[in-house]
Amino acid sequence: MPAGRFGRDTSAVGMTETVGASKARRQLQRRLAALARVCARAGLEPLPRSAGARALVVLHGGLDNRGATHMDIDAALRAIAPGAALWHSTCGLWTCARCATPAEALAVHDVLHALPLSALPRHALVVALVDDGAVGALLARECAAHAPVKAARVPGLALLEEYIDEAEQARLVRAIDVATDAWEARSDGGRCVRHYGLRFDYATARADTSGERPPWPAWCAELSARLVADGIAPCAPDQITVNSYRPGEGIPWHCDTHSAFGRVICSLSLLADIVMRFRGAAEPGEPPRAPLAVRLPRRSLLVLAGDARYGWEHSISARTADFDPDGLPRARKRRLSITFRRAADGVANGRTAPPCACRWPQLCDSQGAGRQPLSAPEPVPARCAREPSTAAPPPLARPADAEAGALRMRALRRADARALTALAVAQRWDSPESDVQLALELAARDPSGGSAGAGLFTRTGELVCCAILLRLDARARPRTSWLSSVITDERWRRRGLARRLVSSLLVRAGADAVGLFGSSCGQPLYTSLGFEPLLAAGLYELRVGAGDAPTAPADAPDTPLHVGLLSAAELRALVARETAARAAAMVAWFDAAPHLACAARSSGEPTAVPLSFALGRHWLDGSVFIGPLVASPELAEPARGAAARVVLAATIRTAATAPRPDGSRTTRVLVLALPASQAIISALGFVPVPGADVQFMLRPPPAPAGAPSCGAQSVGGMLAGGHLPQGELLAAGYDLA
Ligand SMILES: O=C(O)CCC(=O)C(=O)O
Ligand SMILES: [Fe+2]
Repeated sequence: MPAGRFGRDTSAVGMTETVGASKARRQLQRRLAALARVCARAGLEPLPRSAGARALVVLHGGLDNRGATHMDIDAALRAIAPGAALWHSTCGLWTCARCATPAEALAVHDVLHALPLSALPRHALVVALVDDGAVGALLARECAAHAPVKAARVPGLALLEEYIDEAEQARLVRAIDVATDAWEARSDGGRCVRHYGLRFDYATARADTSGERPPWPAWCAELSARLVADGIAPCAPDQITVNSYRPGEGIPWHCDTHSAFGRVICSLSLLADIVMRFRGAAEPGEPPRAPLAVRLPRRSLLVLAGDARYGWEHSISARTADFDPDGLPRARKRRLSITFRRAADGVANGRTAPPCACRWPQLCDSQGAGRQPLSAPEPVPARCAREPSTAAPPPLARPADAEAGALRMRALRRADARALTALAVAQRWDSPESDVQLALELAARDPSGGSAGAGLFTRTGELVCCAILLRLDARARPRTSWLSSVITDERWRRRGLARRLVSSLLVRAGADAVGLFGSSCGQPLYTSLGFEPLLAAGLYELRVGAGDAPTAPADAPDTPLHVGLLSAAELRALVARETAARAAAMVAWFDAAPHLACAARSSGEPTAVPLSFALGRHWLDGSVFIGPLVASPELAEPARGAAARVVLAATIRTAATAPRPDGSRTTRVLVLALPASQAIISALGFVPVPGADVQFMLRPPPAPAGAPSCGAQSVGGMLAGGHLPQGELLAAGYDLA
């Protein structure tokens, strides 16, 4: 099959504009050749655009090995072709899609071809249109070859199918569904949880043995007794967690805390099958082991003991379908699971267990392993950081200088999320709680290793000063980092602590340009460290309730704009067209937190490039923060302002009417407005938040010897000001945009 056919097609869809550099072009050529080989082996001939094909092959190259998942591919495909039948090859390298119409297949091809997924930045997808009949024959062959289900082997794992019958399941589901005790929504995977017996404390991933016990209904007592009578559990469980998952929800990788729970953990699956993934502990410095998938049928009991309990992690990916070993998708349905644990020996009345000496220190909390992701970003009670306090502030005891000398600096870890949040809240920090959690999470996830958080701790372990550096994109030139979450405890100010932390992070940033939003009190410090003020921005707020969200603005543009929500795949496609630094930052930012995204287009076609778009993020204090807000440079005034207003109003409406991830209502919308957008924002009823003015500041990268310095203005233009390839940025994201 001639490679030229791919070549002709790619130029026709304008891929060169996306990929750009010649190195990337060569890489893409190699990927095209690989796709040609895959097609040749599978007996598929790539067809020209005019052939009217409904089927496609997408080469993505070993998803799970490279950090992306089938869900990323599914999301990208389904955003464009919602009804497409998808089939993932068993080798995991490519996916077939059969679309409803040839037009849909062409749209998938044109949007996804040469598009780098955020999780596969160096491996742009390559797509070929192929014959529908040939795909059918291929699938029949592959399914026949992989018919026997391959059981994954995890030592210590047992799966007892049909542990309960249909009638018992129905009774349990009814007892759980009629109970009036509140469900707790989890931010780490989206499911809801309820606890019985001992309370499960997500901050420590342990049982709370000191506090009040939630109830212990009859079904808990009956099932616990049965596990002992059947010889499955050595002692009766005393901590039961019910997890309720809707399609699309999961549980992150974790190993149930070693020191807190006993040596057997069981989980009963109700209502629907699920695929649970297991991976053995990796040696320090090694990448995570490849996961094994185990289907847990409804009414089955999963029993984890030995290696499976202590030396393997498990997770359920947050997606809407699972794939059989033969690659066929099975849509998920609501599933309940009941996890049975027993507090470890010696754990009682607030006492913790003696240290454990297992063979898996990487997964063992008592041997220093970090907190498991189950307890990652923890919601804090809703509060507004700016709400004036009626109580008189307690007098501040200023610690002695000697104590300042004894402060210990160390890298921040996920396990510090609580302490970080507590510091931000106590200092009524400008940026509400979720920002510091998000920054910490993004730093922890950065595969380049260029991001880091640093903290100063007292001898008793109290965090008194913190700062987080995030590398926006290792490939951007100049390479750029963002400094966020610089907070100092009031009692410890004016001792140079922030300077110590920021200076050490700047050393780490090396030759990166570094941007930040500096509050008025922080500006002198940043100026002395080489940052230059570039642009003034103000925080604006609008109080909203479900009934009073703004309707379409009065001066709607002449041509009606179609406003709609952006899917995750569309969002990625959009940000992939942005400058590299911003694209990477925005994808990471919006992937890591619940968000809403609206776009306005001139036609109702979801694939039409938006004329304006706005992204909003839920903050934990009940606010939605909107930013960035971008309008196309192709529009002249007043159409440009109108497009921005339309999309902003739609985003506010969505924020005001749609329930938040925890089911509550948004009470306030915030925008960090750059000068260009202040008129638009005021016209929608926003008012400035007093005292919340910040400067966008930038420290240009140090110039190499003999070379002229790269001006702060030009780097700043790329990062936050002025014109971006996708449009003019009118309101910035607080942290990263
Ligand atoms: O949903 C499940 O089956 C597993 C839940 C789980 O791993 C846990 O609660 O620790
Ligand atoms: Fe678990």
